[in-house]
Amino acid sequence: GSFGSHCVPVSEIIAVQETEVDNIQTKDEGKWQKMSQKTVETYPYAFTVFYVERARQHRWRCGNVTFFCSDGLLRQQWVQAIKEQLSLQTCRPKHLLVYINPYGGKQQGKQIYEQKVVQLFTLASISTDVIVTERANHARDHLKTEADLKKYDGIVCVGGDGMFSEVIHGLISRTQTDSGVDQNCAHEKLVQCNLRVGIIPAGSTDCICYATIGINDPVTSALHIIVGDSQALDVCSVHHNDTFLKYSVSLLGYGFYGDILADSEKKRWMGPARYDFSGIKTFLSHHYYEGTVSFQPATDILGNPRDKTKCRSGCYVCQHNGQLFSEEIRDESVEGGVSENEDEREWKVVKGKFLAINAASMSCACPRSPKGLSPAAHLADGTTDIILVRKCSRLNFLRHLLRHTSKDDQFDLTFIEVHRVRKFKFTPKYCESEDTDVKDVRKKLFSQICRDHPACSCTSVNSNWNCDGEILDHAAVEVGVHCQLIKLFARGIEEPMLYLALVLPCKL
Ligand SMILES: CCCCCCCCCCCCC/C=C/[C@@H](O)[C@H](COP(=O)(O)O)NC(=O)CCCCC
Ligand SMILES: Nc1ncnc2c1ncn2[C@@H]1O[C@H](COP(=O)(O)OP(=O)(O)O)[C@@H](O)[C@H]1O
Ligand SMILES: [Ca+2]
Repeated sequence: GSFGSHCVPVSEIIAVQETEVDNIQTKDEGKWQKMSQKTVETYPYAFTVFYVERARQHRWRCGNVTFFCSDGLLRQQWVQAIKEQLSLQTCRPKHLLVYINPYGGKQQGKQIYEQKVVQLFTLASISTDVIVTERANHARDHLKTEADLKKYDGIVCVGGDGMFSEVIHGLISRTQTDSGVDQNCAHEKLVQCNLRVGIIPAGSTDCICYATIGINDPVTSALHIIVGDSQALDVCSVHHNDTFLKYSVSLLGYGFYGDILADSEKKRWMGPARYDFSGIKTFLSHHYYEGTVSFQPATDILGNPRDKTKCRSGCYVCQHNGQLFSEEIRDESVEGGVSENEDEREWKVVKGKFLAINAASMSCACPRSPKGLSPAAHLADGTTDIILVRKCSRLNFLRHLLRHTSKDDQFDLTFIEVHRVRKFKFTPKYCESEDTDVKDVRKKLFSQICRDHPACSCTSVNSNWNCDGEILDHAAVEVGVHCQLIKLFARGIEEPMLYLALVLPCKL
């Protein structure tokens, strides 16, 4: 057989198992062969170590290496020693609650989980309670009221951003209810959730998985869960007149992305391709929306949306700003605290006609745009990046969109503004009235605007918000970032390993 050296940190060992030597095949000069009878007789005791192997583009695979011993006791000692080391890895989950969305993406959630994840969890001795959802909001409601969360070391969702959204809504609501915090109060500090959430990607965009791990690959995600990774994540809360609407961790988009979503929901049968179809249609319709965006720029922190450096595993900017944020909260709760009160900070106001208003709380990298909507956004710095796309020609808007897929800076255009903020508000020009149903208001406003512009063919004066792929039914919103409210089984995107080969001059 072939021999080689393997160096694997204990934190990346998945499991160790005793192995039957008779069944082992070794690779020799590229061909798989049974071990020779002589080797089997000399080394009859073997054990296999399964470990994380890094492949291209942030992909992880389960590699294995088998060791042979001549002595049964020696093998037992090795296996025992490795198992002991593994039991010291206390961050690893032992029991998980799994929700599968059989309906998202290409409707392959169940198959993906069964064919790619189950055997890895079994190998790593992780036990699971699995729930295949039967309707939208099944997972959210189960987590909110029923699930016995004390039993679990984490939650796993198999699906897209919408499924992840359901899970965190259930988890955050449950945590606030248990601590007596009212989610309807926009200014209340929310209580952090302890259970980590893992995402097995099986949706249409899978941006939350892609932007926190570096790829949307079920095996890679399963391995990050097994080794017990942890990545804090900011969560935006969205309110409308002191009523809680939703949480968002990736994109809150009004105008372009809101319209794509509303159109694409009618074409779910197309699977993930619905976004391309609705994308082209929305691009061609070229609607703009009028309103006012007000925001509090985050000026006291490290980082800027135009930075060349990005949020990566162990990000210093997130650590620094996260620390700053928790100190400010502490100061404000002390009477006569030193820091200026949040609401006294300066608000900026931008009024205009917008093709899109996007708030990206993370880069929003996904297979369609590997650098994302805001390439320098941070996962856990307590801010969101507001990107304002003012009314411009179709050609200019296309230039902006195309730059999401190239090296060019999508913000370096005259009709684009980008701001890093902690809070923002949007007020549409044509206001929604409170006591009427939203649809009535739309009808009323439609007739009003069409009286003003008889030639216009618009379907509505207001767009809707795309909140991590779910539609919000109000245009006027108030948004605040909750720094590091939840944790994922992820570690942020890893920098490529840098190997320095030092060639020293030597005399033999
Ligand atoms: C002409 C070339 C244009 C290329 C432009 C590409 C720009 C793409 C940026 C995509 C940002 C996506 C932000 C992610 C949002 C998701 O949370 C959401 C829901 O995901 P899921 O539940 O997994 O389906 N996805 C979307 O809203 C789809 C946006 C579609 C963009 C074409
Ligand atoms: N069993 C189910 N039947 C129908 N809808 C479901 C079910 N389980 C979850 N959902 C909903 O499916 C929608 C899409 O799920 P998601 O995971 O985001 O997939 P996609 O990426 O394709 O949009 C979400 O709104 C979610 O709430
Ligand atoms: Ca952020």
